[in-house]
Amino acid sequence: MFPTAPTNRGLSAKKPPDETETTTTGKEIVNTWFKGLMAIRSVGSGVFRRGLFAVGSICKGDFVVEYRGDLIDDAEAERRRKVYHPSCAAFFFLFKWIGKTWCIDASREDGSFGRLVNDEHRHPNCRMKKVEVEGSPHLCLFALKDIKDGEEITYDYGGNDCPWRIKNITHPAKSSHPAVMSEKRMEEAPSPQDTPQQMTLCAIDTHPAKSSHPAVMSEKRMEEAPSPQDTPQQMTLCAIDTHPAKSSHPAVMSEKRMEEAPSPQDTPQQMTLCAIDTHPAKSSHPAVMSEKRMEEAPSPQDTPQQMTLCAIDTHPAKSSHPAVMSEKRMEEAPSPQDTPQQMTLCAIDTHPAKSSHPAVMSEKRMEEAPSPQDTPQQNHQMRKLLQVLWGMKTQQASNTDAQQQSMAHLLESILWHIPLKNHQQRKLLQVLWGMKTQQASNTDAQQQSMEHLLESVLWHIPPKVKLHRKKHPGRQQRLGR
Ligand SMILES: C[S@@+](CC[C@H](N)C(=O)[O-])C[C@H]1O[C@@H](n2cnc3c(N)ncnc32)[C@H](O)[C@@H]1O
Repeated sequence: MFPTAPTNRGLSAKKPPDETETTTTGKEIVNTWFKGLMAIRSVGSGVFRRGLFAVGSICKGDFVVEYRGDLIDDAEAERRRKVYHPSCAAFFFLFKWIGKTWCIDASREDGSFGRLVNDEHRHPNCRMKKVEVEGSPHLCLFALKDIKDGEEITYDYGGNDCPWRIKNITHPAKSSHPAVMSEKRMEEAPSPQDTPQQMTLCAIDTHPAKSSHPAVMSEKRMEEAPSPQDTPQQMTLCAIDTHPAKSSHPAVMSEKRMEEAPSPQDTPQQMTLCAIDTHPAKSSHPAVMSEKRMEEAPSPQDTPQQMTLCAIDTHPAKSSHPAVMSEKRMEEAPSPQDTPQQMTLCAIDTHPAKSSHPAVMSEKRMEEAPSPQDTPQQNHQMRKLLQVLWGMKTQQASNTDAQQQSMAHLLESILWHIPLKNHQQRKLLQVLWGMKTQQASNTDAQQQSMEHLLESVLWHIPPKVKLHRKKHPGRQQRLGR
């Protein structure tokens, strides 16, 4: 279960565990996301503006956060690199393990924190370590020094090709460089400054894995996944299903909002299909979702269709090769220990505002992040885009992995645009998205509940019309109506 307090912050270096203990401790590490101890804050502009910050102090040698993602072999990493937008490579972490190159692909917006940690090669305060748990490697950040409350968590990505380093840029905000991504690499040798405990953890890295067959790892993860009878998603849905009556919030789009929503002739699906069908050749560039688009919020001129088209066109499925660890399986399987859904459920169920329980992203921490200064037009687009994405997601069986990936990125940018005071809607959207991913196992009633909830999320994205009308109070008169 989830830790309720920051008491198990980690692995103090005071008592180096023996090998058996290390395995147990390692399991603890990956079971724990340390809710309440990390805050996502803005360090600049653009998609890569986020950074991870300590909430409370962290001691040297402590475990800080896991870099979570899909564990894939180098062949699969190569395949994904070809079909992903270049910016996704920012989330690839390559490392050696049992004589082979592996990769944690954290490009999916799964709500985890490790993927948001920025690079600092001169004075990093953390260091990445491999920790083997039940035959699988996990990448975990450990504090290299005492870290103060409010300090940004950083580590050295490795390599020398990070553009921000070359330009002596320290933060995404200051970077004029496009989102050219340098992937992270980790050498196998422990560094001299490692604590005894860290050395122990590193020593584990060098032990041969219990299984050298990649597929076994995949099987293992799948076996550990919650049983179909009791998935976190179902629990989430259950919790949500039972509450609509208690909510004073109108779960049905009002007339006014319906006006803004795509018309019947223009459903999300139709819009999506239209975009796909009619404009496939608009972009000659393979990366239609250009760096500019990735870095900037969608401009008021961009239609949802255009944005969707961008996402879709950029990533034709080029490979039918079945990956050693199938992307689909890896991506869809909820992590056995603590899925985003579970964490989100926790956050929603406990009503962060009223609870002393440190929810994953507590209200306080969400509010700490700066608000995106969206225009009403942008918000309007976000709403439309969300509807489009939802429609695409409904048809996910026919989506390629790369399209799913693009959709996840777009979802992220939508989440960013939901006003921060509506943090519960943001969380809810993340939950819904996770549930939608597993829609094959959802019942009709569950699907319907999800649709209603989506509407309630849309409700919380400020409409364009309201503000627009304020700006043009005399429009009707001018038109002589
Ligand atoms: C794994 S992501 C880190 C989280 C990222 N900041 C975000 O908001 O998603 C890596 C990307 O963050 C940005 N980044 C990381 N460290 C940086 C630094 N020191 N200066 C500028 N940009 C950095 C780069 O765009 C990089 O490709």
